[in-house]
Amino acid sequence: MELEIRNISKYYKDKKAVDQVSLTLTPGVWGLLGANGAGKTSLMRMIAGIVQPTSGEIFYDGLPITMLKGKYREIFGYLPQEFGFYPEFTVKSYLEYVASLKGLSRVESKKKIAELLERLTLSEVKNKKIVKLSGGMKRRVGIAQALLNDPKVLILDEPTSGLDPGERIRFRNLLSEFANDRIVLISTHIVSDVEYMATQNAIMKEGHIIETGSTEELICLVEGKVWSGVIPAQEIASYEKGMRIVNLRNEDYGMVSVRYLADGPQIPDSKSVPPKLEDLYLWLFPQEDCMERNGEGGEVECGF
Ligand SMILES: Nc1ncnc2c1ncn2[C@@H]1O[C@H](COP(=O)(O)OP(=O)(O)OP(=O)(O)O)[C@@H](O)[C@H]1O
Repeated sequence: MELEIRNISKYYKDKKAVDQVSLTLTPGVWGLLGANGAGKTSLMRMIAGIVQPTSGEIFYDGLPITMLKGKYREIFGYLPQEFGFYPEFTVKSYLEYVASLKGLSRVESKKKIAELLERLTLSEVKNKKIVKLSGGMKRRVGIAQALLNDPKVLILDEPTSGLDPGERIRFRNLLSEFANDRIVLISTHIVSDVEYMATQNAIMKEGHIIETGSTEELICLVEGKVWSGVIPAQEIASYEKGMRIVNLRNEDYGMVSVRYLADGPQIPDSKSVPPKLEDLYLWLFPQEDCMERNGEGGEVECGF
């Protein structure tokens, strides 16, 4: 199974949102990273067949998706950034409605909805109106509707936004299991999600794919450029010029532990540390403010 994006571009009047992108997606989880306005949503909407490319074509197993029409919808699941629903829908009635749109029989629909309510821990709120749910729960309903037809290709635009840490972990596990023999493309503004989930990544900048590869391959690009050192808190400003700070953590006695990016050590006695995907992201997008302060292992929300 293969989804080939061949040289596609999308212009909105004279704005180039996606510029001659080529990418071949194979089974597994693909992370799509990029700054605000990089063109991720436009690319995903073209792959989902919702908007037409200005030029270029997308092929599913060698056939243009425009030729597959309804058949493509059967193999496809899509969670948009904002998913729409009628305010009167309860969780269950909404899933039943989407299941009927996707052509599931009554028996299939009942079985699948029960399974997804359970897996996405929505059983308790199945009779509640979606409009009354928290942001995280609404997101889970969105994920459930995208999975209803057991799609071969699943496109999720920022699926983890609004999920709390526990929900995020459950979602990652669900997806890793699901992606076994399917293509899953995820855009997220939480770099650590992609780092854990994605088998491959594509990094997008100003309408172009600038890097692709596994997380291990990509982080090699910043090998030897990530450092850790400890300085007095009041000296941070004097070091900021020669390096890009990834993370600051307060230590005892007014000291601060600094994780930073630089071609060589800037702080005396710095240690070279293994790179992570968020380091590469900061390296490629130095204007993004991804800095995580106070504490290790927290989420780094990059606003992209
Ligand atoms: N319908 C539209 N009309 C005009 N310009 C658009 C339209 N949709 C997107 N754009 C522009 O195209 C560019 C790419 O937008 P897109 O939403 O695809 O990026 P993105 O990477 O998904 O960003 P974000 O993470 O902020 O959603 C942006 O400059 C955006 O302003």
